[in-house]
Amino acid sequence: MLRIITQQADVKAELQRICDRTHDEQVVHKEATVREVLQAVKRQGDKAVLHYTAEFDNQTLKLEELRVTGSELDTAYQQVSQELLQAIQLAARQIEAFHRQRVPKSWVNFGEDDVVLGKRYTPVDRAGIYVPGGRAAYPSTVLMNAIPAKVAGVPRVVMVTPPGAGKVISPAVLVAAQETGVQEIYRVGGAQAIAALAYGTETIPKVNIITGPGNIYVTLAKKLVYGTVGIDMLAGPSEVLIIADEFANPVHVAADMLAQAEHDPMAAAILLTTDPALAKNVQVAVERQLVDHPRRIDTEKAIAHYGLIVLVESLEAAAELSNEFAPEHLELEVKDPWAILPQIRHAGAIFLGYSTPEAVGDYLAGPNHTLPTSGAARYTSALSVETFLKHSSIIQYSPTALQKVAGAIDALATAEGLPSHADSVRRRIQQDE
Ligand SMILES: NC(=O)c1ccc[n+]([C@@H]2O[C@H](COP(=O)([O-])OP(=O)(O)OC[C@H]3O[C@@H](n4cnc5c(N)ncnc54)[C@H](O)[C@@H]3O)[C@@H](O)[C@H]2O)c1
Ligand SMILES: N[C@H](CO)Cc1c[nH]c[nH+]1
Ligand SMILES: [Zn+2]
Repeated sequence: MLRIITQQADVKAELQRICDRTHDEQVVHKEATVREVLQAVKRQGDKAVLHYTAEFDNQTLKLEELRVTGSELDTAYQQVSQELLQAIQLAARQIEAFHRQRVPKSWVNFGEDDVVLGKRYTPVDRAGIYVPGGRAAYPSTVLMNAIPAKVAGVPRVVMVTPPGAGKVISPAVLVAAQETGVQEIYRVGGAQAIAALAYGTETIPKVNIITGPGNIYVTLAKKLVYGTVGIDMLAGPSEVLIIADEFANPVHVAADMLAQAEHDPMAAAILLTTDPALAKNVQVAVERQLVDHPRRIDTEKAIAHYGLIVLVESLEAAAELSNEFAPEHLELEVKDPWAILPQIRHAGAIFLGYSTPEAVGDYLAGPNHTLPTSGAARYTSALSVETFLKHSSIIQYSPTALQKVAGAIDALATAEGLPSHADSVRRRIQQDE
């Protein structure tokens, strides 16, 4: 049963517990498993990949089955309906249009004394995108990761996704990959997939950056390989926090909470409301909608452990609690969402008004659905074209410009006790005199 608590109770501690669910003591044993997998794949490459795929995904693959073949890719198109293909294409167009807005451009400024300063953007050489596939298939995640990589101009995009029953990968996932130009796909998931992309194996190439969401094992693995390889962010088990007033529809609010809870037993769904009647009605609606839910067991677990309704004194108080939680998704189901928006400081994506269910963002509104979880929205943002770009600073000085700053550099270098720094400038000045 979804709990209702009042703001007087220890709300902050309870919200903190939910927020920290992927980095608290309970995940220590999972982290030990992940470390073991990372070490084994680093040392033994493909052999360890196949071993852990058998252990965690229950699929015994031959080495030659790791990479998805051209004929599987072709067949996938025959296995998806026309309606689904059109939906994938619509989503792809809208996601691409959104991600093409304001792509960072290289620039240089020509200043006084022929000083040139600027930034030059270049894509990573190789990106590895993780597409989850444990409890559900995610063609939408293929689009959300591959399209920004394509817009950034990444020359080689490699995709990994777990093999499902019978070693099969969802045809919709394979179609989405091809619609975005991704052809290099490996049948591997979990920590072993992240390890393969980070260290490289005989079959799977080492990449420069790993992006994409995943469950607790994937998220811990990404955290641990960071440094060996770049990562987008910690995009773990899904979350929604809803701020609702007395005019919100309880059946809709309940459906939106379940839409995140159904992703994972570690997903979180929180409602902050000023209205006691809405709180009670949402609690009842959640119970009703769970009765025939095809993913009832896992969804109930998420609701029981990480679901919560909080009765708050005001919408301002709700905004403050939401800022502390920094949710992946924030829904403002209130009469005037634009009035509260200025108070919101930390959230991965914000959905405004009664007719904007979070699912529109998951699939096709355009903004990215790969978003920071477990409080990471306090310091980072949605996956974007920038994720796949880095910039190099551009600096050019003329002899006159160098002459003018030589004294200042000398003073700073001397203060830092680094004489060769000062010397490298002084020698050029003297040469010019
Ligand atoms: N934050 C975001 O942007 C975002 C977006 C989409 C999905 N998600 C999240 O992605 C996740 C998808 O999870 P999923 O499980 O469906 O797929 P997944 O691909 O992330 O995880 C499946 C893999 O986990 C590994 N695994 C499972 N049990 C294990 C165990 N006991 N020990 C070691 N490894 C194990 C297996 O190797 C398997 O391949 C959900 O948590 C969902 O909420 C997040
Ligand atoms: N809600 C997920 C992000 O947490 C994204 C997703 C994909 N498909 C359905 N939902
Ligand atoms: Zn979702």
